[in-house]
Amino acid sequence: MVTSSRIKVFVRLRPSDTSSNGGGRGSSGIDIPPHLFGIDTISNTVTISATEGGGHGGGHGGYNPNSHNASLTPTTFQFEKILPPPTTNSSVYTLSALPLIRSSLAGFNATLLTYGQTGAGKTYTTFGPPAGASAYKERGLAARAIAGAFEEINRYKTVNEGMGGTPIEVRLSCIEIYNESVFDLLGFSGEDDSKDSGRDGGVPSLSLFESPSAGVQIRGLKMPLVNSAEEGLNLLFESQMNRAIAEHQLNDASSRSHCIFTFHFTVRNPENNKVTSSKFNIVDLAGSEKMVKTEAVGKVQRESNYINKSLSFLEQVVIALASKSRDHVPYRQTKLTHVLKDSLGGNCTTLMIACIWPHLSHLDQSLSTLKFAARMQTVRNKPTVNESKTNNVASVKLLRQIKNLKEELAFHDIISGRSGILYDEPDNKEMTDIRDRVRKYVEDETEVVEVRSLQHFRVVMGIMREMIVAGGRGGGGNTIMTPRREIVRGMGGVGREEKTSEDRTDMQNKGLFSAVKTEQVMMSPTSDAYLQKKQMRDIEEMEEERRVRSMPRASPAMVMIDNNNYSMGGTPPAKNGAERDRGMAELRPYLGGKDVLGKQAEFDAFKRGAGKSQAILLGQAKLEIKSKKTEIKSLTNDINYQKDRIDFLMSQLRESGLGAGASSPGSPTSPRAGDDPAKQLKLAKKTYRSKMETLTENKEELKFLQHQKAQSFNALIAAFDSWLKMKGGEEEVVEGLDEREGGGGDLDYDREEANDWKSGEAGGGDREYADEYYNESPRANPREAAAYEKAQHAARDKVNSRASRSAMSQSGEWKI
Ligand SMILES: Nc1ncnc2c1ncn2[C@@H]1O[C@H](COP(=O)(O)OP(=O)(O)OP(=O)(O)O)[C@@H](O)[C@H]1O
Repeated sequence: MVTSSRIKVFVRLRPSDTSSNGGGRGSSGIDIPPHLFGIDTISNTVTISATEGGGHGGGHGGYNPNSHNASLTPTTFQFEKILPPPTTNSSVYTLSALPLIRSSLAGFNATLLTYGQTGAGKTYTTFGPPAGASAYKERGLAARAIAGAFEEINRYKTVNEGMGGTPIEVRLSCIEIYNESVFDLLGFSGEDDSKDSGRDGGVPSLSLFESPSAGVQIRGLKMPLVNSAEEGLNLLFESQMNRAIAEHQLNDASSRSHCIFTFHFTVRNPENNKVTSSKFNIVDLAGSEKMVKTEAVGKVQRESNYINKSLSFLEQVVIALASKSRDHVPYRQTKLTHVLKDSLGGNCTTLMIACIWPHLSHLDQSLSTLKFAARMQTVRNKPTVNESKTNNVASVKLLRQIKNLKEELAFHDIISGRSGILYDEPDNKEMTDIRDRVRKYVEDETEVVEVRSLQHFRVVMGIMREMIVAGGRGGGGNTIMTPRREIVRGMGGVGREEKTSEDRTDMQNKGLFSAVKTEQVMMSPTSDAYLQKKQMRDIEEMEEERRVRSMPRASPAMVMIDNNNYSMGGTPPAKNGAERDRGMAELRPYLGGKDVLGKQAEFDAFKRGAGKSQAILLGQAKLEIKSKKTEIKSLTNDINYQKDRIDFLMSQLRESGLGAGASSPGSPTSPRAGDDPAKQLKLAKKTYRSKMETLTENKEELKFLQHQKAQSFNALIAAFDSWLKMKGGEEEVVEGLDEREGGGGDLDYDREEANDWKSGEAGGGDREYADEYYNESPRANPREAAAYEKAQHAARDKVNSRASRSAMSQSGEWKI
C-alpha cells in the first residue's frame, strides 16, 4: 500500500543585514525584537506578533515602533526545521536536497521549492550568492546537488561493477517562467524567434501538454545527457547566465521569474533489469510580495502582475489540495502550477524552504510567507516509485529520442503550413491507399505519386519493388506480396513460388533456410534487439528528414553574412573570438555606419554613473579571479617542488648502496645530513597530498568566480540597456562596445590557463603523478577538469556570441 506523507517545510532566515558579519542584532542576524518575532530551534517554532487583520503593529509597509497597537496577537507556527543565521548552504543541502537526490535516484519524483519575498534568500539558497569571495564556499543547492548526484552514481556504479552496461542516465533541463511564458534556458536557438512573447535573446516560448503515462510535459524541451558533475555544472552556469534579471526597487538583481532546474534520472537495476525514470526539480520562485509594496511601474508592473497571479494560484492549488472535499484543483490556471502539477499533491516527495527576511520592515511579508508555508505542509503527497514500462535503458532513450524528433517534425510542418505527412509506418488503410496510387502510377503514365516524406518515399519504393519482384510492371494486385514472403521467396534458390511462414518453418526444419541472414529472420519482431534496431532506423530516417527540413533559408541576415564571404543559404562556419571580431568590423558598414565609439563612450559614462555599483561588482570579481590565479600559480610551484623532492628521495631510497640518510650535497632537494630519507619521503608525500587537495579546491573556486564574473557582466549589460532606453537613447546600439571590459578580454588568458593545466604545467600533470605514486582515487580527473574548462569557455562563448548576433539582428538593441 502506498502511504501518503505531508509536504515538509523548512524555514530559512537570512541575516537581516548581510553587509556586516552575521548582521542585525549581535550575532543572531535577526533584526526584530523577540516579542514580535521569536524562534525556537528545538521545537522548530516561529512566533510572530501581528494585528488581527494579518498585518502588524505598523500597518502596511513596515513596523512602526510609535504605533502602540494594543491588539498584537502572537501566532506560533511549527515546521520541520528552522534554519536561522548563520546556517550555511552546505548544511541546508545536507538536510534538504541530499535526501531528495537519493530518493530520486531510487525512483521517486522529488521537488524542492524556495518561497518568500524578494530578497529573502531564495536564489541564494538554490543557486548561490552573487559574485564575491564567498561565491564558491556558499554555492547553492543546485550546484551541490549535481556534485552529490554524481557522487551517489559513482558509488552505485562501483558497488554494481561488472553487472553490465551503464545503468544510470542523467539529463538536465532548466526552464524559466516569465510573464506566463515558458522558456528553455538550455535551448537557445541563436535566432530571435521570440519577439511575440516579449522575451529577449532568442529563447523560444514552449507549450505544455499532458501525457497519460508521463504526466505534464514541455514540448521540445532540451534535456542534454550529462556524463559528469563538470558537464552538469557547465549546464547550470549556462542556464543561470541566461536567466532574466530586471531592476527592482527592493533588490537590484531581483529575478522576476520562476526558475525550475530539473534532473531526469533513468536507472536500471542490474539485478532484475527493472528501469525507473524519475526527476528532481529545484524551484526558485519569484518574489512573493504584493505589487503595491514595490510601487512598480511599466514593464516591472506587468511582470509583477504575472508573478502575483501565478503565486496566488499556487496558493489556490495548495488550499484545494489541503481541503478534504476537494473536487477541482486549478492546476491549469497558470504555467507555474501546471508545470508543478506532479510535484504538488502528486506522487512526489516535496520539500519547501520558506525564506524569511527577519527585519522589522518585512514583518508583514514574513507573516504572509509563514502562513503560506503552514498551509503548504498540510498537503499530503503519495510518493511512489516510477517504474518504466520498458525494460531497457537504451529503449527508454531511443523512445524519448523518437518522441522528440516527431515533435520537431510536427513543428516544422506547422510553420511551413503542411499537414497529414506520413512519418510512422502506415496502417492498413494508408497502405491500401498508397498501393492504389502506385498501381495507378505504374499503369498510367499521366499519374503522379506525390511523395511528402522519406518514410512515404520508402513505402512507395517498397511497393514498387514488390511489384517488380512479383513479375514486372503492372503485375496486378494478386502478385503484390508481403515483405516476409518476398524474403522467403528470394532465399535459398527455392524458386519463384511464394512461401508462407509455415513453409519457412518447414524449410528451416529441413535445414534449407540456413543461408538466410536477414534481420527479420534473425530477430524476433518482438525481441528487444529487433525493436531497438527498428527504433534506430526510425531515428536515422527522422534525423535525415529533419536535416533536410532545417536547411536554413536565406534571411536578410544570411544575405548580409553572405556578402561577407559566407555561402548563401548555408550555415556560417564557427568562428573563434578574433575571427568574430573581424567579422563584426566588416559588418559595420552594413549597419549604416553607426556611431560605435559614441556607444562605447555612453557605456563608459554609465559605468561611472548609474551603473557604478554593478561595475564595481564586476571589477571586484575580476580582482578576485586575478588573486585566485596568483594563488594557484604559487601553489603549483610548491607542488612541483614537492614532486621533485619526492623523486629525489625515492631515488635515494632505491639506491640502497647510498643508505638511509644519504644526501647529495648542494642539491636544493637533498635532505639534511642525518635525516632519515624514509621519514622525509613520508612527510613530502603528505605535504604534496594536502597541497594537491588545496589546488583542487582552488581550481573549483576559480571556475565559480569566472562564472560569477560572467554573470556580473551580463547584469551590467542588461542594466546599461535599460538605462539607455530610459534616457531616450533609443538610437541603434550596435556591436562594438568593449566586450572585453566585462569578461571577453580574460577569456584568452583563461584559455591559456586551461591549457597549462592540461599540459601539466600548472598542476594537471601532478594529479597523474599523485595517482602513480599513491594509487589514490583522484577527486577530479585532470583530463575531465581540462575538458570542463573547455566546456565552460564554450558555454560562455555561446552566450557572448549569441549576444553579438542578437545585437546585429535587432540592429539597434544590444541585448544579452
Ligand atoms: N542566508 C544568507 N546568508 C547571507 N546572505 C544572504 C542569505 N540569503 C540572502 N542573502 C543575500 O541577500 C540578497 C538577496 O538574496 P536573494 O537574491 O537570494 O533573494 P531572493 O529571495 O532570491 O530574491 P528575488 O525574489 O528577487 O529573486 C543577496 O545579496 C544575498 O546574497
